[in-house]
Amino acid sequence: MIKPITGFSRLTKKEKIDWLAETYLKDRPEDVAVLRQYWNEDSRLQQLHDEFTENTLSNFYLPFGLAPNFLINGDLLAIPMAIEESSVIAAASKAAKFWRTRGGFKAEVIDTKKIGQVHFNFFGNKQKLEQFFKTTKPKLLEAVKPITRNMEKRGGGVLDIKLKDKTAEIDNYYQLHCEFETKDSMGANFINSCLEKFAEVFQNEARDYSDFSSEEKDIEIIMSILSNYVPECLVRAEVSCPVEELNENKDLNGEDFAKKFIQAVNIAEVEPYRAVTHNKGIMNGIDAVVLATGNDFRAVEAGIHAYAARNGKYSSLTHASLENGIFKFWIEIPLALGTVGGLTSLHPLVKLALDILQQPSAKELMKIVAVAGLAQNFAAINSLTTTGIQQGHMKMHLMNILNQHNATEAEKKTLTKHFTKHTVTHSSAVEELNKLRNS
Ligand SMILES: CC(C)(COP(=O)([O-])OP(=O)([O-])OC[C@H]1O[C@@H](n2cnc3c(N)ncnc32)[C@H](O)[C@@H]1OP(=O)([O-])[O-])[C@@H](O)C(=O)NCCC(=O)NCCSC(=O)C[C@@](C)(O)CC(=O)[O-]
Ligand SMILES: NC(=O)C1=CN([C@@H]2O[C@H](COP(=O)(O)OP(=O)(O)OC[C@H]3O[C@@H](n4cnc5c(N)ncnc54)[C@H](O)[C@@H]3O)[C@@H](O)[C@H]2O)C=CC1
Repeated sequence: MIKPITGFSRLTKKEKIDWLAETYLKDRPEDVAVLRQYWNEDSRLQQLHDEFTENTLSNFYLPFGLAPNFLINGDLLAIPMAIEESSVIAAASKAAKFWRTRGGFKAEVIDTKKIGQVHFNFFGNKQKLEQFFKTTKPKLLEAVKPITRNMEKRGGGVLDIKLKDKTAEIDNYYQLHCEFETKDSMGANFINSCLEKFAEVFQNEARDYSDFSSEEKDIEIIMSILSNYVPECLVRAEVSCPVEELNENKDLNGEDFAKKFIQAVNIAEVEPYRAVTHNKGIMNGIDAVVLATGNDFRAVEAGIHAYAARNGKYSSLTHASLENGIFKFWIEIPLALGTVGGLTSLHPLVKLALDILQQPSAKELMKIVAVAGLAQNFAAINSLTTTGIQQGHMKMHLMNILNQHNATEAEKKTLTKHFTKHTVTHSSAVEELNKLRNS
């Protein structure tokens, strides 16, 4: 029977691996060998990775690829992407190539406001709380000066604090709803530090506030935390061209292509089952760049999906139109990203990704990420409404199937050639491989 372990975190890496081998991987020395196989031979680099998080045993690789030819606001960029899924980087590259000769992508940051909240209970008279908040607000702002001084020098800091009455939803529940500008950082640590200070000062000031009864003096802080819902940290990216320039499909003229494409987007706008898959395709592009640039993809995912449901129904993040002969396709998403802080100056591949992107500011990175999402969605809908998704996707996935069956380099070469003229399915790939081996 397996026994629980105390103090696992205090074991050395070797001791942790030995415990794992002994407890869960008995008779599987090959699994333990894999852990070691993925260590970096540069021990300092390995230690850096070990220390990113806790209880590290090994590294988990993802491919790091490049999608070239992205013309964004007149600049030609190559976008680094970290992703395991086949056909994503090819699709982004194909969309970039297509739009480069049709004016490229236009992107703009609409706003960069971030939000954090102190959630608390107040047991008493609401008007008295409002008056207390009014007199205390300057003290709150003053108290965080040591935290905000440098951010203010960069043009950021605390933008506002509002008192919000949430008692209609939970008895006695209020918030300090705080707005921040965090410039080139994602801002989670900065915001959380400010919020915890606000909470402390707010609670202490209440204890000394003479107009409060003893019950009112006892404000109960529930928690202080940033919000990953950032509908006012918003970026928009767009492509457009005369409809006759949508001319890469031999079976469909530009106008018919546009109409079918727009209907596919409209379906994702009204039908949640389709919207989720449609947006998953968008996230293929977004997550890949967010990861490659060392940003927090969980925060980005949570914020974007909440935005997709902001009108009470989960819907498409992209939209398309055809007006006066002009086809337009655009995305609007919230993105809290950093090009400083977090892993950005620590992980060598993240530093490299930011160098490839010409060391963007956070605002520039917002535009690049939104463009990657839009490009991905363009490629997916282009395939879905013409050839179907499987043709291109399976063409790229072929290598994974052949690798699963230990194909040699010579077999891969022969079969790649064969499948330029035939449709790839898992079974057809295996069948052809067996045929080749038995010939
Ligand atoms: C896969 C393609 C691009 C093939 O498309 P294709 O027309 O066969 O490609 P091509 O061989 O004619 O090449 C055209 C360009 O595509 C790119 N390209 C082409 N091949 C490669 C490659 N091997 N490596 C890198 N780039 C590649 C590259 O830019 C190339 O230009 P070139 O380099 O020759 O100047 C196309 O079919 C496509 O865009 N498909 C969509 C794939 C996709 O969306 N994949 C995501 C996974 S499926 C999913 O998760 C989401 C989904 C689909 O469910 C979302 C939704 O439902 O909305
Ligand atoms: N709910 C969430 O999303 C949470 C996320 N996190 C994590 O927090 C990290 C991000 O937090 P940050 O505060 O961004 O990182 P951070 O604290 O590592 O670095 C940001 C700091 O860099 C400094 N800085 C230097 N140059 C700057 C510039 N030009 N603009 C802005 N700041 C500059 C500032 O002191 C700023 O506070 C991520 O790793 C994220 O995963 C942490 C807690 C909660």
